[in-house]
Amino acid sequence: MSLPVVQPMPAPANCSRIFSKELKPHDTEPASSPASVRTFDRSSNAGSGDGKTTVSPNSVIAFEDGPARRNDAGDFSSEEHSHELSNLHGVKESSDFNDSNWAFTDSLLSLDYESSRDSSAKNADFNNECKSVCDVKGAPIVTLNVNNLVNVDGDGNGNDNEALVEEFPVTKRNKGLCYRCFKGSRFKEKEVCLVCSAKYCGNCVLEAMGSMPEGRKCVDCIGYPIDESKRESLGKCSRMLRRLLNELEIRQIMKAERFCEVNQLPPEYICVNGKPLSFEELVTLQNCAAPPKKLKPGSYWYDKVSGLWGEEGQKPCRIISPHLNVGGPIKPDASNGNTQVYINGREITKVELRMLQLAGVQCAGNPHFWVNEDGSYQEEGQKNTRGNIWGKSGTKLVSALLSLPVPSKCSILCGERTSSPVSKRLPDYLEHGIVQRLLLVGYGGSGTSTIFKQAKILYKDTPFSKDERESIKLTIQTNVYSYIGLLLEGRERFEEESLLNIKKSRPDVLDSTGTSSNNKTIYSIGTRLKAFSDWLLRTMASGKLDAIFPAATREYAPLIEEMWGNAAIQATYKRRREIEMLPSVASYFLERVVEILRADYEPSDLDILYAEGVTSSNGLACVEFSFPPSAPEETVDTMGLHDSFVRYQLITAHARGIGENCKWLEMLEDVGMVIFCVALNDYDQFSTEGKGCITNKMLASRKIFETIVTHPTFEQMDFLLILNKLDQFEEKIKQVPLTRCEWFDDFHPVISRQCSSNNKNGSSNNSSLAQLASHHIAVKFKRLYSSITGRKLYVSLVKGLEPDSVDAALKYAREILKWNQERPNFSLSDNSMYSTEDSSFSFTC
Ligand SMILES: Nc1nc2c(ncn2[C@@H]2O[C@H](COP(=O)(O)OP(=O)(O)OP(=O)(O)O)[C@@H](O)[C@H]2O)c(=O)[nH]1
Ligand SMILES: [Ca+2]
Repeated sequence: MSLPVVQPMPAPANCSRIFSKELKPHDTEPASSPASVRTFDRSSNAGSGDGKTTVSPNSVIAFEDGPARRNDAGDFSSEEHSHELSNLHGVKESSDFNDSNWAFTDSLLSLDYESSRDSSAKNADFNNECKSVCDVKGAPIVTLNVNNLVNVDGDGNGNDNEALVEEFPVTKRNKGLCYRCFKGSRFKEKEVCLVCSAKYCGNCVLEAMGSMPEGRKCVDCIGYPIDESKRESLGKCSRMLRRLLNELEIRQIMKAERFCEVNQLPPEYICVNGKPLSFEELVTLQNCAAPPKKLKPGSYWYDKVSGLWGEEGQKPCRIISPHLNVGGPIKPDASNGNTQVYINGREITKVELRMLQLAGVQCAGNPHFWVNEDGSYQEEGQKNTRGNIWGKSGTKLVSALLSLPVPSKCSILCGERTSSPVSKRLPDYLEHGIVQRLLLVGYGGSGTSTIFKQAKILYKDTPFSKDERESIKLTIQTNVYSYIGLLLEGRERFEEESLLNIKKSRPDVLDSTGTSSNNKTIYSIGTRLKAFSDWLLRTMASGKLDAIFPAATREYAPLIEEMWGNAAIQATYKRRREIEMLPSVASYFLERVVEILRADYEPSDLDILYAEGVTSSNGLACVEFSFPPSAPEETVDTMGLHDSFVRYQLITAHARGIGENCKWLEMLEDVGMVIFCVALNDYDQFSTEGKGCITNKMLASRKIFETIVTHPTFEQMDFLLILNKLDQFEEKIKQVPLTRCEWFDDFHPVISRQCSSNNKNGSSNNSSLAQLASHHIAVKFKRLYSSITGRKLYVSLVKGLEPDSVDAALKYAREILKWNQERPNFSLSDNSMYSTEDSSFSFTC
């Protein structure tokens, strides 16, 4: 283990940075660096991605370097060079540095930086001045012009030193090469400097970025403000770093990245009502009970009376805490409205006017309203409150669907009336107070409606209103008639088949197995039932079933009762699996057909759950709920206590329109997560889509998944994939190989043979096959998702008809949302279940 060591890379204070890139054999003396502590064990090939990293006891970043050494001229001997290249990418530049320690002097660096007032200019100057590496005497000695390298998209104005430019031509950079070793390609994973956007490959990143005392910045960018376009990625660790560093290190780096002073949003970057904020104002804004979400530099308007908040010239996007002492007074044209209707002195936008009208607010005569934080409003100059915008039950939903903000408990109740910053930060999801929206979509028949209904039954005291129940009852009764129709159709077919069989096999012999002299089989029915059957089938064929039923329900009820008791119908029912169109839920209802078709029938929650076509099939449906407080033993942390505060909106939309028309998708830009539902047992199912071409349903599902994942509205959103109908899948996989779907033709469950030899028990063998197969499907979707987005797909296996299973999946969704918001504040190791790759999904069944 006596290998030479490269060290140290001290973090510079302010602008003064002293680089010591000298290679020293086994230097163990503590460096002056305040930065975090690491030893990279190069012999374990840390750079290639699977190396282990350890935390060393002293404040030194040490690279164990292998036998390669520079000669005094600062160059490798040819022999060593080749060795070096094969072992240690990225160290080569060190050979270009002068052997002696080299340093930036304070004066050299701070010259232009300090005198420049504009901060972007600061950056540019910094890039120009600070990065041309000079020796102490001021003469350029290094051939690496970092400035030029980092300025890929910038002005390229870094030609302080022509020689340097030549060395690293633009073309190379444009090819997506690593900025340090000039290897790799655009497609190779790279880590990006938060300040200058320089990109480094896995072999170079740790050397280029050193100990990262301010997060992911090149060593010479430390001390400089980040590129604001990268603010969202602060504290979000990349896969590359996760591979290179251990969790403790990642935790420290990400924490530093998010909280170190220089990375904080400069207050003057936020303009509210035309006035740049002061530091105190920004603190007030960020620490109020309901602050604006993911605040980015920009100009905003803020209506202090109602708490409405939006980007300048745009409709409101949020309701934040009212009465905050930030920014200037609101301007009439703040949101660029042209409706001649005013709220608190701001001319509102068209979409807001529409919302007001839907909320029943009289808007004739260009009124000027005064709207309070609780939604109560009056006309300007009048004393009486005219009503409350949020008073009507549907207003919030309308608002949500129009992508307008709705008030949260937080924004109303905890509204800060003073300007004093709240000292304690609430967790993000509470801060933002407003409901968390979950969009639930999936291919037809994947079980989205079932999950939606389960959510209602699980979390609502009265899942369905009286009116809803009444209309659901009619739906169920109509459904039952259509099941009967399908059954009768099947009966006809079975009758014909058996008659044909009889004719073929024993043309003139009658026997006792159900045939008789007058062409009767066990599937034959009497004339009365036959007439009814013919009529029902005709009605169904003409598509008028909905129109006639359920009005005719009562009239036909006695006939149905007779029919259900008929032996031919029962014989048909026994062969129901052969009637393809008949859904499996049909038996749940058919076996209670008499009860269900009674006038006084009242559907139970379970009936409603099983019923098809209950949620509106052409629009959006929405349920708002909060998770009930968990049992005491589950509330390990205080977060559990807050859970019952947080409101969730599960919005479901029919997937039918997704392919052709994504308009409504755009309305859902502020959902927090997309839950995509796939029926596992679709793998051998086919549907005739559009022009009669036959598609595998799993592939059709995948297509819609891709459409949604790539839709701009959902670019940054997390996705939870629900692999539904696990119960049916477990049964089917015993009979039908997964390879029936071409996407899974690489599924070769070799292990299942081991399983079967290990446990002779047939059922456990099957469940493990189902597990392997569902895992395979999950991984396929994960790979697809990460190839599109570069991010991780969360997966949950679900049995939609089982409440506990759906409950677990929705709680998983909640955890993901929470985790994303709290990620920077909590240790990664505490949440390591989220950080694994393919293997991370919950079995919620
Ligand atoms: N066995 C089983 N059946 C399920 C499960 N989830 C849903 N179903 C049934 O599958 C059928 C389709 O479910 P829906 O919830 O209507 O699916 P959907 O995605 O709304 O389908 P469309 O209305 O056609 O778009 C219904 O009959 C459900 O009862 C499940 O986990 N297991
Ligand atoms: Ca449905």
